[in-house]
Amino acid sequence: MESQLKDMRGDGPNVLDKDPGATIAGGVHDTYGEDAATVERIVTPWARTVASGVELLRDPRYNKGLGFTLAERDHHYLRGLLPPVHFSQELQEERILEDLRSYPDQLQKYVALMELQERNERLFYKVLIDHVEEMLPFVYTPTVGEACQKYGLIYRRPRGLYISLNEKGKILDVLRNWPEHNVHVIVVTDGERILGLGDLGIQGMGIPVGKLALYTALGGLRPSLCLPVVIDVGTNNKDLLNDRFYIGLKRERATGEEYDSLIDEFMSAVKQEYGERVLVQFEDFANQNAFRLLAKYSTTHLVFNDDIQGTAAVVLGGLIAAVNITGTKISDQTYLFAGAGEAGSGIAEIIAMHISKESNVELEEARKKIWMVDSKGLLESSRLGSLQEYKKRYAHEHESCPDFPAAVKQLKPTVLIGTTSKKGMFSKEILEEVASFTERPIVLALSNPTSKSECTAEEALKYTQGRALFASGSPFSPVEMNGKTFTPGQANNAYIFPGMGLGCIIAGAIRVQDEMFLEAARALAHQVSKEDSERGLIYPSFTHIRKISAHIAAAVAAKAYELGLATRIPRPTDLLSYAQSCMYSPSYRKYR
Ligand SMILES: NC(=O)C1=CN([C@@H]2O[C@H](COP(=O)(O)OP(=O)(O)OC[C@H]3O[C@@H](n4cnc5c(N)ncnc54)[C@H](OP(=O)(O)O)[C@@H]3O)[C@@H](O)[C@H]2O)C=CC1
Ligand SMILES: CC(=O)C(=O)O
Ligand SMILES: [Mg+2]
Repeated sequence: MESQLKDMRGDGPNVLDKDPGATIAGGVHDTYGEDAATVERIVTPWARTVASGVELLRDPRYNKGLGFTLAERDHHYLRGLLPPVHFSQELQEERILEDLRSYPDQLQKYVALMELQERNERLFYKVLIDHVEEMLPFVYTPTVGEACQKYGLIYRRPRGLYISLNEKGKILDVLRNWPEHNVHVIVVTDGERILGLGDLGIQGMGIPVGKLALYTALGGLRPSLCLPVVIDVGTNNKDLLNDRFYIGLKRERATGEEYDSLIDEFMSAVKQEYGERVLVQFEDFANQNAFRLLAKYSTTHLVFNDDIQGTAAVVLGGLIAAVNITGTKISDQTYLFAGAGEAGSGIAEIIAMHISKESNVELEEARKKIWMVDSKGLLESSRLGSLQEYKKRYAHEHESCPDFPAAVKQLKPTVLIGTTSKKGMFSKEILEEVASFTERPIVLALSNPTSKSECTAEEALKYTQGRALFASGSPFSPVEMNGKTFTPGQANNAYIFPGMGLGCIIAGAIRVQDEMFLEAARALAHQVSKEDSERGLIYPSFTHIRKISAHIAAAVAAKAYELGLATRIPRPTDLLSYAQSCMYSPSYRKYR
């Protein structure tokens, strides 16, 4: 028992290591697939060796750099390969921070952090975990957006798996080239809608890499359990096609059967190689594929779409916290969305689900509180014939209305939600208008990166005389207003997906259902403290993200058990402590 607890604390091998993985008859563990191999079935030969000397210094999982003690240097043939001093991990961390802070440019910080991840994984995660608020903008939005745009140029070492059309028919073998065989979470993109920056083809790889770093730092999943994947089906981005440093396939995007069959092969291979309980997070697909793929695989795989569902949960969590501040109800608000794509539709639907449960009304009825504008104007019934399926539910009876400013005038919303990737969409006039008929307008400018935000924090506060409850997808610096400092919140799915992933894993969930996102949203809202509310904040600080993720994980896992989707039996009695005990610690391990 003690040793089990020790393992769970992270002093020994992590409990998630003990996942049975693939088993063959009789329950024999066949983690690497060799026993199940037949003459026909190809396996990758691999060997686990004890690293020492230079090899140890070059292995980011085990390297401690100057953190190797003198005894460790003796035992592992490192004498003379390092300068003579020994630094504690804390001193190494301070050195890294000082170095990072000296770079004037955000992209330089990104590159330096990625290099640290390649060199000394534990130190990288220690820096990220201990300084999450400061580091998040570099490993994640907005800097990751710039990194993706320049990925070909800043490319140093490959990270994650690149699966292109060239790998058609061989994807299972490609998965077996990956050095880890115990994979629990995959974040996959095809690079077609990278943040609000459009089609970046294979360079979208920065997103799965960044999101999975957050799975570890924010959600406590061990790095080796995480696999970033980019599916390269070409790109329609002319600049990239003409760029001699572009690292992907130089062809137009595959569509139709060619596209679908590659994705299908990937999804089958993933299940075959890692089993039923590997979580696949779809990220930054363009909406014509995102909705389809989610519908197609959600009944056969453990999948979710972060842009549709993760974003929905983070917004609902913020809205619950916002109405707690205003003393109103979610169902009291009138919602107007600028943008009716993946993020917009996902958010609208979870709000409607919440209202339906809260007010005990039919979903149809609940949807009527929500109005959406797309690039062609207000969704309303005269457009039903030409709308995509996911928009039809919000095409209510109303006269036609050409654009967002006109819709604001006609509908008098109390909540504005922006998912257009269009800077300036929440203009001075619109913010003033909303502030004229609502005491505390809720303004969520969700588009990423910062350059695409519908408005800035300063604009939202200035044009509403400091009354707006504001949050944005990418972070904004604090704003001074009437002698007070307001630190804007970040409405980003990074609050949700790490806890969602951890919750699925600790429960051994086999499917993700919308109710799990509803629970995640409520758990997030619960983490907003009284002090946060008093300061007009609708999200808790990212500084507490590991605690937040543990609460989300426990809520998600509890729902998975309730829905009969959990396979880890018996159910841990205290899911919260169990979630916390499973979290990866970046502290160095002592070597013999
Ligand atoms: N903060 C967060 O956690 C998240 C933020 N996002 C951000 O949200 C943004 C959108 O993502 P996503 O929903 O996936 O993208 P989509 O492409 O699916 O949706 C964009 C929507 O904006 C609409 N639109 C474009 N121009 C206008 C306009 N002038 N007026 C009104 N509507 C307009 C589009 O209309 P039409 O349908 O007619 O083309 C479409 O409905 C991105 O910037 C992304 O980074 C996404 C996920 C999470
Ligand atoms: C945050 C995120 O997932 C996006 O902007 O796409
Ligand atoms: Mg995304």
